Amino acid sequence: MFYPKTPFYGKALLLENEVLKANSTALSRLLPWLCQTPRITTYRINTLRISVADYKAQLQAKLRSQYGQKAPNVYGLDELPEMLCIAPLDVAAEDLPVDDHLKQVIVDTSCGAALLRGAHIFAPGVLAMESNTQLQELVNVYADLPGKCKRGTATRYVCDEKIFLGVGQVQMQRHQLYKNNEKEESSPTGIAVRMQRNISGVPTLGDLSDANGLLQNLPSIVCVRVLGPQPGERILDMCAAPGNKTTHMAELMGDVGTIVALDNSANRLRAMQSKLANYSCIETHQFDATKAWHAAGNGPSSGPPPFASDSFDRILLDAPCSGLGNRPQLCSNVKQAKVLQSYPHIQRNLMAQAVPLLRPGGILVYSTCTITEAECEQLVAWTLRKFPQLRLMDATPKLGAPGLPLHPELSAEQCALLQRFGPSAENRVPNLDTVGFFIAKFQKASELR
Ligand SMILES: C[S@@+](CC[C@H](N)C(=O)[O-])C[C@H]1O[C@@H](n2cnc3c(N)ncnc32)[C@H](O)[C@@H]1O
Repeated sequence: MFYPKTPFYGKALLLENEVLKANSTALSRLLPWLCQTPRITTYRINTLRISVADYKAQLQAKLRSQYGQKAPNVYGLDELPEMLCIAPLDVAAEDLPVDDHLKQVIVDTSCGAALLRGAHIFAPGVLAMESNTQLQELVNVYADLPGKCKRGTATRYVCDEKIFLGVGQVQMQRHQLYKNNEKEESSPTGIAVRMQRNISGVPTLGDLSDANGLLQNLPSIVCVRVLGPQPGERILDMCAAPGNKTTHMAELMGDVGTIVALDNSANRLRAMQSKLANYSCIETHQFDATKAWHAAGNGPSSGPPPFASDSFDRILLDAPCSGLGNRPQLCSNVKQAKVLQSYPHIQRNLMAQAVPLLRPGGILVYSTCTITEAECEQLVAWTLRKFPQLRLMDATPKLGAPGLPLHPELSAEQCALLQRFGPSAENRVPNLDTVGFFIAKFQKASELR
């Protein structure tokens, strides 16, 4: 069975060299790890609406109705009381027999990645379905790694590099999938294939997110805990959409205080509005956060952006980044080295706005969902050099690994304060099979020395 060993299909040498430049160690372990699926599913529970125990009971009931006696375990971690983990199914991926008599459905690699994390297949992700495939028929599902399968293909797609992902049951036929497909407004939506099992062993529950619970990666939950928002504070979320960390902050604050959520993408900001409907402490602004500081402003400001110096008790800079920590990456969206090189520039610009906006004594958290040293440890070293009023704090709760060594720019003690989520064995909590992520916590000096 074919499975990728690097996320950089077709561009491997070029991009691996670029990542290597900015990642002195561990590339050989890192690349295959990025292609593999995190096998644990995590939900963050909105404890303003439901108790974790009640949510757990609901999850267990769903799992039991789908898997009976074989339902996987649901459990929590002491460090993150608002989170529940769903263990993988007890079947090793290689035990899954491939029945070649079944018809085939081909999906694109992003749809394939979601499927491996427990999603069903939605209509837009289906590239090919063999003709005569009937409703409720079982099909083998493959991802098209080379990206050469033409949308709407009705014959069997012959390709050595398609990846077998699992078996599903058809919910939409070809004529429903491809009818009027040229017209945006009539593009089909909804579940096209309901997955029954996948090679990752992640339960195929689909996304159960609602106002009570959110499907969210573990490091993102840790990130807001590291920020530590308190009721009554004024907090800036510089790059907020789709608002997953924003709502977590609001919950930890008991919905008391103010969270100013900025994002420069009108579409992404619009899309998150329904998620914010149940919270009163969040205000949103479509705004370029690289212009959020009004240098001539007088006194901390509480109006719309730009803001005067010292306006916020805490700031989250969850920066736009290369996203290379996402797993599984069957085929990375990053196709050019110059794209990778572009991120530190915007990250520095955002950091340069965050520092003056933070009040003396305030807390700033910088995070990315990537693994390159340039966007993580090197960005921290630059920040400390450029802004001596900041000091690095211990990014607790610490579940991931320390930062990578960056001699002589960061001392071993400083690296130990950082938090980097990487291949499982390195994380502080064993068997933490999650996405790649980076967190640094700073405090601004109360008075300039
Ligand atoms: C990593 S995502 C944020 C995820 C979000 N914090 C969450 O947890 O749901 C980065 C966001 O930064 C936004 N962004 C990029 N450049 C920006 C800028 N100059 N000002 C404000 N937002 C920006 C993007 O639109 C994107 O929504």
